Amino acid sequence: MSSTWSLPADIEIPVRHPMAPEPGAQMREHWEKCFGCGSDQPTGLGMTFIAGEGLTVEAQFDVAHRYQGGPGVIHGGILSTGFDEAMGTCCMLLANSVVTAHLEVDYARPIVLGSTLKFSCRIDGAVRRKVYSSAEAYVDGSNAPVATARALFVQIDMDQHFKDTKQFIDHF
Ligand SMILES: CCCCCCCC(=O)SCCNC(=O)CCNC(=O)[C@H](O)C(C)(C)COP(=O)(O)OP(=O)(O)OC[C@H]1O[C@@H](n2cnc3c(N)ncnc32)[C@H](O)[C@@H]1OP(=O)(O)O
Repeated sequence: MSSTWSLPADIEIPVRHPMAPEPGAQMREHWEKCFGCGSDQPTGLGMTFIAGEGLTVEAQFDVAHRYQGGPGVIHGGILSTGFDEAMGTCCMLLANSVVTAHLEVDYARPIVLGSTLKFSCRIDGAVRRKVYSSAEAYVDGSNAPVATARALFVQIDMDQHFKDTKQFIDHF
């Protein structure tokens, strides 16, 4: 796997929010209609998340047959979505609202339908509103990652960011 991704020189390690879930605790969905995590999104991934130590999160979902890309294997965009959701949820350890500004994925191995895909995510640091994250994905029985990812999330003001799409919001 290869990447030209590099972290900025002025990066700082942010502080985990004191109200963040304890290590080992389940983290909540960020929105019930979300394709990645929402419990009110029947076609979604239904991802689940466990807070780790420090600025880390473990996440997973089952690779259902409807996520097929090539014969018998996951669609690459679905894997990318899994990374996006898992790393975005990791940023919730800072108790700020974020959106994805940049996401890159290296796909190392095909992922067979029926697998449970697991993600190990971390916050690498922050600069102003920018939060940098990286992650690896694994399937059961494999110690080597099947894919890796790096992403930049940017903290937003929710009211401002969603001001033109408020009609879709029941509640947050
Ligand atoms: C909540 C947890 C779970 C979430 C999981 C799912 C997350 C998602 O999928 S979100 C949906 C997909 N993402 C989006 O729709 C975002 C669309 N983009 C935007 O709205 C805007 O471009 C946004 C908010 C990212 C940045 O805009 P804005 O608020 O005006 O800030 P802006 O000043 O442009 O950028 C802030 C900083 O980020 C940097 N930045 C912004 N975009 C990028 C980029 N693509 N690459 C590198 N740097 C970037 C800027 O250079 C700036 O850096 P600095 O502080 O050094 O000047």
